[in-house]
Amino acid sequence: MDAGRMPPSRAVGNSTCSSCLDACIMLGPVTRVDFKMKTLEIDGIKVRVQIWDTAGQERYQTITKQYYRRAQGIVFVYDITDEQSFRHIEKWAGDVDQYAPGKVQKILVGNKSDEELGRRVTQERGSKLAETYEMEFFETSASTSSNISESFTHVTALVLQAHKRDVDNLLGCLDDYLEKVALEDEKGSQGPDNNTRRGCAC
Ligand SMILES: Nc1nc2c(ncn2[C@@H]2O[C@H](COP(=O)(O)OP(=O)(O)OP(=O)(O)O)[C@@H](O)[C@H]2O)c(=O)[nH]1
Repeated sequence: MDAGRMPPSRAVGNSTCSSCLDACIMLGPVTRVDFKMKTLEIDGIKVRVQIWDTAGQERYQTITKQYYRRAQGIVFVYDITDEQSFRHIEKWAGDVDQYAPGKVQKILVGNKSDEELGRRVTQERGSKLAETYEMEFFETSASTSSNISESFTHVTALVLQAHKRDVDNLLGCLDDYLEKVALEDEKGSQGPDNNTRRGCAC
């Protein structure tokens, strides 16, 4: 990543296509958003994930923001050999707070962990920043594949958990509602105005 460029963020969402494929979506003449689909296995469940690799450059920010709105998970990526890319994470995180859905799941990734000699950002600083924004922190290397699968699996698991909580809440509400209706029915069938309420059976 060139100095002065902002780090990319990866937006993760569920998909409906079963195959893994690589594609490159052209958005107008000046910007590109890489798009990949991946199938991950989490707790024995196969999850198909869409990964939108948005451009890191500041000039593409307007486009990037549009992707936040539909994201279920976001991976903030900086380059451990590039101080500026690390500093820009705060700006990206602020944008996400503003534009992404409230329950979007986020992780922070310091990439190029294979480049120890060129390191400019310590693990401690990465970890501290992640803590500030209540994110999990990973150091990865796209070159050696270190922690790549772990970090994506983690953010996907967080998305699944968040959705499971929603479903559980809905089921809880439905249970409460059915219980209430059953109680009212029971009361109704015992009360004096039973016939009025339910109509005459003869
Ligand atoms: N050593 C090392 N090089 C890497 C790693 N990941 C990416 N690179 C190199 O860094 C350069 C930039 O990689 P890109 O994937 O284009 O970076 P990017 O930040 O996604 O670029 P934009 O999306 O255009 O902002 C390329 O030369 C990659 O080969 C890594 O983990 N280790």
